[in-house]
Amino acid sequence: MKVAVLGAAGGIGQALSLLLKTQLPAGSELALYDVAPVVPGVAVDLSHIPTAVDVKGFGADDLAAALTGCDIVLIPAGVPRKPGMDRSDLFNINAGIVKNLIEGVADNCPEACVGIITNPVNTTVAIAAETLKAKGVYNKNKLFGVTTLDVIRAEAFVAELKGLNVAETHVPVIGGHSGTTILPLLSQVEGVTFSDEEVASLTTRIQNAGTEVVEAKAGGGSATLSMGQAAARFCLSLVEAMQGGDVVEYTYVQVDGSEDAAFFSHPVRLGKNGVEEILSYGELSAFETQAKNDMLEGLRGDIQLGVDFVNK
Ligand SMILES: NC(=O)c1ccc[n+]([C@@H]2O[C@H](COP(=O)([O-])OP(=O)(O)OC[C@H]3O[C@@H](n4cnc5c(N)ncnc54)[C@H](O)[C@@H]3O)[C@@H](O)[C@H]2O)c1
Ligand SMILES: O=C(O)C[C@H](O)C(=O)O
Repeated sequence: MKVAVLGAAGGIGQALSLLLKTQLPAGSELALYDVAPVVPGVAVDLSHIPTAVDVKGFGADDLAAALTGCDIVLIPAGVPRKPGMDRSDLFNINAGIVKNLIEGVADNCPEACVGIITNPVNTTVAIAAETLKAKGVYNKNKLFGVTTLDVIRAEAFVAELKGLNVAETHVPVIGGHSGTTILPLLSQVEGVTFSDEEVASLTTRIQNAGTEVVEAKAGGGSATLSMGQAAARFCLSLVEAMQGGDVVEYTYVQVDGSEDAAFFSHPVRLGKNGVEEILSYGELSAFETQAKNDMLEGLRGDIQLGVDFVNK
């Protein structure tokens, strides 16, 4: 198994690479790519951890070498938010970064599963899809927007509020990855009930959790450590599925024939070739139905922005 992290010298990239160095199966290769000159040092640093995962660093001119032979590519390259910004404010810089890196994927490892972390995810996943289509190598089953952070946050906040064992707390989160497009399905959390006030305040907290971190970091960036954990969970689930395991994760994928949007986070059964089956997100409460209907137009607009960026 070869996994590449593009943007590996950044806040997410370093946390994620550490977790993968210690948790990927023995015999795996980890390729760390970044335009920042520190990236070979990050790889040397990690290589001193005694696990059977081979780590190599790749600088700005070595994207092809980093990607050749990859099974999974994770992309946290790009700029993060500062207080007062929306994720959509990152579009101008990050859209081009994602497009360039995905062209590298198309040229060097078109069969790889790709997890997009770079914001605005609602849009950058569409950019990746259109870029792969333009290169003639798009496989909708192998492109994922990583929305696992919304899931782990929802699990943490619900368990904290209700005094639950967080290891056994599961909270579905569907939709996209910004503001009201993030839709936790609290009505489906097993073994617990919420008052209307709790549903409203928890939903808002989960939707604004990224901003909570951005403000707490006071100009020093956005979530990196929790995102590293979330991306590692997603990657390790994908690895398990590619090795024959039965794994379901919530992730932002292309959903054909959906009345929601062209890309939408669903529960997805992962398999050897990426998406094995997109599962239904089930029955929604009246509150969730209203919240979904209210956010669809915005999400569709975010997706169209990505489509237009590549096909302009
Ligand atoms: N999907 C999510 O849930 C989620 C969560 C947190 C952050 N993010 C997003 O992830 C991105 C990265 O966040 P961060 O905190 O790690 O930022 P960061 O600034 O700490 O790191 C970004 C890294 O990307 C590198 N980079 C820039 N352009 C590149 C290119 N063309 N090729 C390779 N590397 C390049 C930079 O050199 C830097 O090392 C941001 O867009 C942020 O909004 C997404
Ligand atoms: O909020 C951000 O800008 C980063 C990320 O999308 C998050 O949810 O933490």
